[in-house]
Order: sequence, then structure tokens, then C-alpha cells
Amino acid sequence: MKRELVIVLDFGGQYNQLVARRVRECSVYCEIYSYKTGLEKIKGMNPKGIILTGGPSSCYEEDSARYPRELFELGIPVLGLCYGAQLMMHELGGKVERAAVREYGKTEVLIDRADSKVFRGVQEKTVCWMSHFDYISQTAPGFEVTAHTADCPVAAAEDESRKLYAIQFHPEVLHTAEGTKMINNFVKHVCGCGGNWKMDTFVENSIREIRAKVGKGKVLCALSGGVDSSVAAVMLSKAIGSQLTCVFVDHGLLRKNEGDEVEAVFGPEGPYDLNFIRVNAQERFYDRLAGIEEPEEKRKIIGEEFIRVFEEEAKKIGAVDFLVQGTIYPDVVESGLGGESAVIKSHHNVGGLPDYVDFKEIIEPLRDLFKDEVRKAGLEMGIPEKLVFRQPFPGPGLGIRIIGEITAEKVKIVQDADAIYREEMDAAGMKATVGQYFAALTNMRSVGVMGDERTYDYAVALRAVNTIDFMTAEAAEVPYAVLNKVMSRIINEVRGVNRVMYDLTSKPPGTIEFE
Ligand SMILES: Nc1ncnc2c1ncn2[C@@H]1O[C@H](COP(=O)(O)OP(=O)(O)OP(=O)(O)O)[C@@H](O)[C@H]1O
Ligand SMILES: O=c1[nH]c(=O)c2[nH+]cn([C@@H]3O[C@H](COP(=O)(O)O)[C@@H](O)[C@H]3O)c2[nH]1
Ligand SMILES: NC(=O)CC[C@H](N)C(=O)O
Ligand SMILES: [Mg+2]
Repeated sequence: MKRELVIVLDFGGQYNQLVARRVRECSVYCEIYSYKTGLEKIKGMNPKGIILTGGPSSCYEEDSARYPRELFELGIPVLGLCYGAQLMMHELGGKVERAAVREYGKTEVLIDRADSKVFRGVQEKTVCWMSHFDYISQTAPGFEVTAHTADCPVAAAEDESRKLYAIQFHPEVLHTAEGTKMINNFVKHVCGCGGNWKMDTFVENSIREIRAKVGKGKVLCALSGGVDSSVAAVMLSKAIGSQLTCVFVDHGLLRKNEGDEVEAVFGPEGPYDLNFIRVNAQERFYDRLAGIEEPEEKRKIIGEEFIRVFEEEAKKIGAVDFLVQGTIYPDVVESGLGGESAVIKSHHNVGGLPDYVDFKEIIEPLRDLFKDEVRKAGLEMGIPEKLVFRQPFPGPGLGIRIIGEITAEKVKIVQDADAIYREEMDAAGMKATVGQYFAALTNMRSVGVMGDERTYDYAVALRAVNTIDFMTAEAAEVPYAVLNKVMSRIINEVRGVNRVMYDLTSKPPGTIEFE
């Protein structure tokens, strides 16, 4: 059976990947392409529907992101979202102008046409998420207004006969209460997709594509033992078996006992039949990081050193063509490569290969997925839940949980404090309920009094967050008694700490990690 495909055309919006994942949640396969992709190529892919994303431009301006009007004449259903909706109107003869009132955030929408296919089953008054300055002041000929808000006369419009739909708000974000329903309606009832794509198909297709790409070549997989690279390694192992070697780097910035734990799972004693190499590279990482305080500089050094270690290992294996990494979508977007979005932090595994390496290519089978989707793929391949639901641990490790300069002494402090925190959270049954938690070492020292003596020691920060996709997060409500116990144990058991703090910041404005 031919795979049903919906294409998302990227106009530089913030939520493009969310659009794609909402479509995939309707069990329909979805891919994202730049708005610069030619019409012939799009026709050739034979999509069942096309979704135009939001974007920062204003379509009435000279150099705005455009798409030729023929896109709307293919007979393929098109759904324009925000900028996409404005562009559709503009191209087809409507009018878009700068509004007097900017709508931003939660807004009540009033559905004017309950019989609209995209609003099937949606309440007459529903909450949506708006983010726009421009507005559609006049719909294009043939279109009918199907929804409005207090400030926006055209919150949605459609020309059912041409299967063209424009929505000014963002149904793809979870703040739009019935947004998922609207996307499902478009995909199923307008595009006529049956919805038979599943994660197992993604896994099967990926395995097939990897085999075709690699041929008889050799592959090195950067394996951290974390969720993403474990899922990637198992996928590669299913695809190419013994052509794969997994390299685990112990950079001395791992959590307490982590190196041995990873080796126990993926090494020769574990359940997986992998060529597994553990590289103990602590000294070289510490040497290169000595005296470095700036977070981005630390990240870049760690990323570079990782690649150097992989390359050295590859040389030992001989003629390795491909490097596999467990990169996922949030890594890409935060590194500023997800379209128009800003650099938040440079993830060590993003940005392509530096030009000094010998690998021909990077393979990143999970690059378009969010964490929870990676977990689904992992379960699909039979990876135990214990591994699949592990908390993420960043590649630069404790290096970005120690604010400022990294020293062996500081690493030891944060390892011990973190181990106590994790032990107590486990004992309190918080492991399953909190998305990610860890201890970090602030670079702050303060005065205390212990055993009647003055101390001048470090402050440890405890962090615990709840999140689904790690793009946004809230501080978790850890019971005070648990925090109190952790505080007391850390101060009693970890030398060099005399203060413990709990970080209440959500993301945004904070990030989950400290650097
Ligand atoms: N210590 C390490 N040794 C080898 N490769 C690593 C190491 N740390 C990170 N990597 C590589 O960098 C990628 C990105 O790291 P990241 O922490 O985002 O993913 P992960 O460790 O696989 O999963 P998780 O997010 O659950 O920690 C990994 O998928 C892996 O390919
Ligand atoms: O592999 C990684 N390399 C990195 O450089 C990195 N920085 C953050 N993280 C993890 O990503 C999620 C979001 O973290 P932030 O809110 O700090 O960006 C959290 O789960 C972080 O642990 C990283 N993972
Ligand atoms: N989120 C968007 O797509 C914004 C579209 C357009 N730039 C506006 O401000 O109205
Ligand atoms: Mg990790």
C-alpha cells in the first residue's frame, strides 16, 4: 500500500515541527520542506495535503517568503496557518494589513460555521493561541469566513470547493484547546487520509533506508547510554548488525557510577550483541576545559573533543564512512538550526561535521522526532521500558551543570550531591512522576557555620522539572520533606557544600540545564 503523505511547507515559524508531529499523531506520515521547494518536486511527492506554516514575514512586503499561486491550483487540499493563511489570501486576491491590535496568546475564537469540515466537533466558543500582528482584512474571492475573534474578523476562512483552508491562529500548539481536533479534521476529512501510519512503519522504513545508504560500509555510533542514542544504536544494529561499532566516551563528566552502568547494559556482559568500545577520556577533556568559564565555549570544546575521540576510534577500526548520533529535534532547534529560530545553546551533536574529520556522512535517524516519539520508537523495537524512560542526560554532562570553570574537585561535589538527590527522589517515589531532576553546582560560595566554625563553601542547586517534549517545562512540586532531607544529607555528606537551593524557574524563561 502506498504511504499517505502530508507536506508541511516551512515559512520560518516557531512551531513547524509541532505541525508535523500533530499530523503524525493522526497516524499520517508527514515531512517538512522549505517554502523554497519547487512546485514540480511537491507534485512528484503526490501529497494528500499541504500545510503552510506561520512565519515572521509580512506577505505584503517586497522580500517576504512567497509561494507561487499555482500551489493553490493543484487540487490538493491546502491549510494555511497564520502567515500561511495570510499568504493564501494575499496570493488569491484578498487583503492582508498590519492590524491596529496585536493578538498574542490565549484568545477566544467564535466559530461561525459549525458545518465547516475543519471545525467538525469543535465547540462554538473555543480557546486558541494567537501570535500575529498582520491580519486578513479581506478574504480572497470564493472564500467564506468561518471563525472570528473580538479583534480579528477573519480567524478562519475557507473555500470548500477548492479545498483551501486558512486559519489565523495556531492549532498545532497545545494551548489551542481543540487544535489537534482541527488538524485531525483537515487530514482525515478534507485530505481524506485513512491514517494507517504508525511508529512501527517509521522504524521499518528507517531500517530500510539505513541499509540502503550504508551498503557494506562500516558505521560508528556515538552511544551515551541515554534514550536517544540507545534507540539509534538498536535501530542501526537491526539494520546492519556487525558492521556497527558503538563508542561510549567517558569524559569524566558523567553522573556517579554511570560509566559502569552503561557498560553493563551495552558491553559484552549485557543483553545486546554490539561491538562496544568504552573510551576513558577524562584527562583530555579536563585538560582542554581547564580555565574555561564561558558556557558556549565549554560546549564547543566538549563537542570538538567528542568528535576527535570518535575519529581516533574510527581510525582503529579502519575506513569508517558513517557516524551515527542520536540527535533529536529539540537539539536542532535550540542550536539555532531549526529554520528562523534563535541559538539558545549549541548542542555538541548539532551543526554538521567539522571539516577536519574523515567521516563521509552523519546519520541521524531520529532528527525529526521529539523525545516522546523517540521513546515510542524505542518501545516499538522492544527496548526495555527502564531504558526507554530514562531521564535525559546532556552530552556535555556535568560540564554544563557546573557553572563556570570545571575542575575535578567540582565534578566530584556535583556527582555526590546528585547521587544523593536521585537516591532520595527514588525512595520518595518521584522517579516516575517527574520529567527530569538533577543537582547542579552554582559557582557561588557563601558563608556558613558548621560545628561552630565558619565555612566558606559552594551552593548546590536542585532542579526538577515536568515537561513532555523538553521544549517547555515547569518546576516540579517536590514535597518539602524530600527537599529537606536531600539538603541535610548533601550538607552532611558532601564536603565543600554548605548551602542547597531549589530552582523554581520554568522554561521559558529559564532553560532546564544551567548553561
Ligand atoms: N558520553 C557519550 N559518548 C558517546 N556519545 C555521546 C555521549 N554523550 C552524547 N553522545 C552523543 O551525542 C548525542 C546527543 O546526546 P543526548 O544527550 O542529546 O542524547 P542521548 O544521550 O542519546 O539521550 P538522552 O537525551 O536521553 O540523554 C547522543 O545521541 C550520542 O550520539
Ligand atoms: O545532548 C544534549 N546536548 C546538549 O548540549 C544539551 N543541552 C541540554 N540538553 C538536554 O536537553 C533538554 C533541554 O535542555 P535545556 O532546556 O537546558 O536546553 C534537557 O533534557 C537537557 O538535559 C542537552 N542534551
Ligand atoms: N505567527 C505568524 O505566522 C505571524 C505572521 C505575520 N508575521 C504576523 O505577524 O501576522
Ligand atoms: Mg544524553
